[in-house]
Amino acid sequence: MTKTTRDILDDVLALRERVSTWGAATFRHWRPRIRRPEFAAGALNLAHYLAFRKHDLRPLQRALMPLGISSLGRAEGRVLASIDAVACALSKLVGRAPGAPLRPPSARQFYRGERQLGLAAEALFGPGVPGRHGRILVTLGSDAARDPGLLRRLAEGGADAVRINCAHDDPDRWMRMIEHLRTAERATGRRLKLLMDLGGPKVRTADVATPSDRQRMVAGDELLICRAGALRDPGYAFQTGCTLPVVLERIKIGDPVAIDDGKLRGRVVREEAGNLVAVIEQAPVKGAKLRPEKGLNFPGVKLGLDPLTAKDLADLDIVAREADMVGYSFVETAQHLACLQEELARRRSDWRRLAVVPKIETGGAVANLPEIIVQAAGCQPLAVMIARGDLAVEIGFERVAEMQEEILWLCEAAHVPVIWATEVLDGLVRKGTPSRGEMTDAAMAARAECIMLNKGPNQLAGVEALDNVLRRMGEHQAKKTPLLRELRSWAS
Ligand SMILES: Nc1ncnc2c1ncn2[C@@H]1O[C@H](COP(=O)(O)OP(=O)(O)OP(=O)(O)O)[C@@H](O)[C@H]1O
Ligand SMILES: CC(=O)C(=O)O
Repeated sequence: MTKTTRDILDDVLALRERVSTWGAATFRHWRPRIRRPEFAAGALNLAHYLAFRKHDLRPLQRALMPLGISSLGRAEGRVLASIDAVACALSKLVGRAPGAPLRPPSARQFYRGERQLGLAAEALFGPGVPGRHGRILVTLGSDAARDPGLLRRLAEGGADAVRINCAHDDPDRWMRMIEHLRTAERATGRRLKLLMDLGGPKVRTADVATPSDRQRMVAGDELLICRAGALRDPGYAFQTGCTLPVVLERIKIGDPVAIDDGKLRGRVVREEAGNLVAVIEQAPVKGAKLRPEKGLNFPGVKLGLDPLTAKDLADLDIVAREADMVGYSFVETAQHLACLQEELARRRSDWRRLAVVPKIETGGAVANLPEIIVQAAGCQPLAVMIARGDLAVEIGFERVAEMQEEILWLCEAAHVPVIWATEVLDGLVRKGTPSRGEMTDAAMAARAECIMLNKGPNQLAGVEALDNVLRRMGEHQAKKTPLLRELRSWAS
């Protein structure tokens, strides 16, 4: 039966009631953790958004569209204001007074979340460059410690911020990178924000052993995973140490294993003298090299690791002193975030001024994202990183596109900036030529406030291409909203 406009109005009013009541209850629960007044509106809107998305809204959306009224598809940053605007327009259509507490929102109220998100992005990543909305964050490789001019070239090419991944290199090199960063800032007159990423409890390959005549592993190969530095079993051609050997006690026969961002995938088939034997089930057609320092994931397995390793705690002494933003790898819960905050507080009385960047790279972190956001932004400036490298391995490559959308929506609701990370223009940065698909991915990345490039010999080309794509896409898209500038592509 087709609904009348009055029925649709009643549905919208019922939705408003649910969103406002449930949202208020969630917000009350969060309130004690919200110590930054500037996050209060974002937290309340996030609470409303969670209530808003508890139901299938598709029938209501389809009913609204033919009436020429917003179908609520871009309500992320302003949930109640969007519903109120729709309810007021419907009331006018049916000739009914909207009734308290309904008021059509002013343009200022309607766009308040958007303004707050813009201010948060500026505080985190700097003012940006004219004509481009998204910021560019570049991961520094070891060459940035050796080559004093590299940072200047990256800054001149359009980089807004840089990332030091504390999982690699060492404090001496990081300090040289930072020295070069400051020199580049003086030379260009631009302040470049610094993100330092704690390695976190990421399990990695340590030393590896491969046969002298074959480095690549293929499906069917067996891999011995043992304690770091314990490669000596002559019975296995392929062997790797494991940087966090405690996992060897926690993995069970049958558990999945993925190596080097999922290039090799297999399953643990037996245990031998405290070590694990895995069989590779999926590998690239030509195989994949077994290399040290690569990720060793056990997707979906609860490893129960401490959220901050001894190395993280040592690195944090430098990170808390030098960085503008602290990246937190493999964070999974609000409690993990609170642990990091305690450690920061031990090192700096003004730690709340430091920004924190939880890296969302496991299913657990996705599930707990609202609580992680509240714990983090309740105390300090926050950006959320969609760390697609590990996220894809942990939740499955097929779910990444959907999940990055959901993370973007949730963060927009909280007025929190997002960093779109990993494999952005990967072919261009590593090999010098982009694929068509990665250019489209870079264009999609324009919906995040900041886009990260990984290490590679052609980073400058990556920065320049990204700068170009982001400028173009900024004319067509703002977050979820298509922007209809005049089209110039066709002869008419
Ligand atoms: N100093 C290094 N030595 C060896 N491998 C490195 C080093 N630095 C980076 N890598 C590898 O280069 C690739 C890109 O590194 P980058 O820090 O940009 O990305 P990442 O995905 O955050 O790295 P990781 O997952 O290893 O922390 C990764 O595969 C990383 O393991
Ligand atoms: C950036 C990162 O750590 C990842 O994508 O996994």
